[in-house]
Amino acid sequence: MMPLIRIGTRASPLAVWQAEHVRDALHAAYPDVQVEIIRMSTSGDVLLDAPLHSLGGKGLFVKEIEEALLARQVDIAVHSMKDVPALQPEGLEIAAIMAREDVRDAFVSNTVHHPEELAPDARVGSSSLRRRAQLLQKYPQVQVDDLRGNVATRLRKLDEGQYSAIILAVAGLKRLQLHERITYAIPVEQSLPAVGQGAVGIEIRTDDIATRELLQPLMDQPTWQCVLAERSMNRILGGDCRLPVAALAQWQEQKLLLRGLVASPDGSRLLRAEANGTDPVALGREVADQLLAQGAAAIIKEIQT
Ligand SMILES: NCc1[nH]cc(CCC(=O)O)c1CC(=O)O
Repeated sequence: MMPLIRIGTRASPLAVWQAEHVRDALHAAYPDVQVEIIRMSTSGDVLLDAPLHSLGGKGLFVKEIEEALLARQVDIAVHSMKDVPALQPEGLEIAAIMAREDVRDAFVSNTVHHPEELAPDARVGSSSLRRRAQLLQKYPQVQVDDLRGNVATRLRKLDEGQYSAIILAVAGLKRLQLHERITYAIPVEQSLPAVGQGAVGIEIRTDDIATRELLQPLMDQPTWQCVLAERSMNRILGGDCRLPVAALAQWQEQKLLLRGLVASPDGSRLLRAEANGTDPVALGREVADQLLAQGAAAIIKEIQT
């Protein structure tokens, strides 16, 4: 007899797509498994007006789902790894990460083809300090304004003419079949993605050995090692998604290349480091140490205070 697996997820269309992706993969691995998707709203979904980085506490988009997991109301929680804080609460862990989607950020506009065509005072919508800093570093003349809401809401605000362009993740647009909205996929050299961007992770209770075992067919080892390297770097920097910290690990032949970045929100200071190796945790530490040696701690402290 296969157990019933209850999946906890945010209720946004992107989150539900991800939960259904996990459900479909479970069905493919275990034709008899029963899966139920339980949608929940999180404080990140409710507090839509405040800029994300100003809201206290990490893990705004995962907290309520983690509480449901700890309370045994659900068996697994499905998250965008980008939204998952560097450390899990006591008793929970990420048990599997699925194969990664396109990691890049997308420039989306109805009026220009490329960021370099933006008029001097053009408004670009993004609430991510990481995206803002990297855009401003190259195009200091533009104005980056806050933009919250789920993917459809952000696109609507663009279409209403509130912004000349907005920046979203390519992964989210592809998953929602909105890839035709991507004006320009920004190369990672120009917009280094968020830690974990494009990867879907599955969280369980640490003591739930049966579910951890059950999830193994969904695990993509190469992605797991990449995200582990990125998260190890981020953990040392004390980073969470509110900080202008970026990281991307990619396999090159038999080695991982990890690139990291810490920026001031206005893009005036932008620190970069990279290293390659085979041990994800050691690599994360190496790149974090390089960034700290360049003064990353001072930039991070300025933002946190
Ligand atoms: N913070 C919201 C969020 N979390 C994950 C994604 C995109 C999908 C992904 O990175 O896996 C998005 C939307 C966006 O940044 O455009």
